[in-house]
Amino acid sequence: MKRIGVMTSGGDAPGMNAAVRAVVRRGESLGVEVYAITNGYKGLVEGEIHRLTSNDVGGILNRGGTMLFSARYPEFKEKEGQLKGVEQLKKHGIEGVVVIGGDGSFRGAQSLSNHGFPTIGVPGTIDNDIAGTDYTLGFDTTVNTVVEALDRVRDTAGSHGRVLVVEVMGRDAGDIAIWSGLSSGAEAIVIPEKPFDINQIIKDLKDGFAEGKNQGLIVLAEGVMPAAELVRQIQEVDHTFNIREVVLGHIQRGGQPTARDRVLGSSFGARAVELLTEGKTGLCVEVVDEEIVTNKFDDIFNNLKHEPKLHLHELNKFLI
Ligand SMILES: Nc1ncnc2c1ncn2[C@@H]1O[C@H](COP(=O)(O)OP(=O)(O)OP(=O)(O)O)[C@@H](O)[C@H]1O
Ligand SMILES: O=P(O)(O)OC[C@H]1O[C@](O)(CO)[C@@H](O)[C@@H]1O
Ligand SMILES: [Mg+2]
Repeated sequence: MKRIGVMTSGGDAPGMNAAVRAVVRRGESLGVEVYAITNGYKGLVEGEIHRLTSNDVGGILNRGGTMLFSARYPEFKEKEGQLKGVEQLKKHGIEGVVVIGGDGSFRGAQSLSNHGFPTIGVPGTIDNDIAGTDYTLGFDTTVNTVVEALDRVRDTAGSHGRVLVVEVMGRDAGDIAIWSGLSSGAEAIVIPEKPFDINQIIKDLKDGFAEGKNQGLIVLAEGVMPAAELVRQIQEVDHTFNIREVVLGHIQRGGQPTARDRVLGSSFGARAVELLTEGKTGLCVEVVDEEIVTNKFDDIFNNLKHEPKLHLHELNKFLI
């Protein structure tokens, strides 16, 4: 394999640039030319493809976002869009592609693979919602950003005797909420994977105030309901709380990647190129117990299940 493409797709995630840099530099060391496909599958279909050299990826390791830009492009779910993508790749003499993105992006990569075009996936999403891997690229940075925000929120909540409901991202997964909630001593962590009892949350908050706490922090995963709705539900049962909601939003997705995400991005990117040069396709690089492993897209979609760390959610209840 002499020429490969690399793209980022779906929501950007801190560490994607580290992965792109590793694809380019490990590729060069293996004698492979690397081409950027910008703006995800939209750019692929529209032929936004250009050569990337070692120099082009200098100074990006420590930068958030993605230098290749990203897009959501539902048209790629249709066969017509996919075949246009394959056509563009052939036109540019590209023989394999590394797709850095989330589960949706992997569906796109799998479709290219099904059309006979070699693809390898790198799990790049803040949501940590991909089956088979302990962590996705960007999750660690996002959790650290959220924890910093929660520490700030606690300061102001404590100054006013308030309860604050903080909505965090994660789509249908509660991982960001679990990790950031445990790290900041949240009085409650509400996630999609576990039913919650509003009366228990209210009791815990009241007990906390009765024991001398001057604030209550509820970390709510966006996949459950909007923060304003949980505030409404709490007030419906007990209107005595001084309560506010905070939606952290896209601040969670930006910023410099942590060392962990830089290392993960570098390891994932390098391994992805190696796999293409070994003639592999339809696989995703993943990390299990600190080792880089691979899983088939098919298994990620059909056989493996993403397991949120529910024991950490349980643990938090003993610590509040
Ligand atoms: N079933 C599918 N078949 C082909 N392509 C798909 C499919 N689903 C998604 N894609 C492509 O992948 C892109 C990204 O998917 P999606 O918006 O779900 O984000 P993601 O990769 O899961 O990342 P994140 O969840 O972190 O935002 C879509 O805009 C579309 O171009
Ligand atoms: O940036 P957008 O397109 O609004 O998407 C937001 C979604 O993307 C993510 O940030 C990453 O998948 C989710 O946590 C969130 O639900
Ligand atoms: Mg996704």
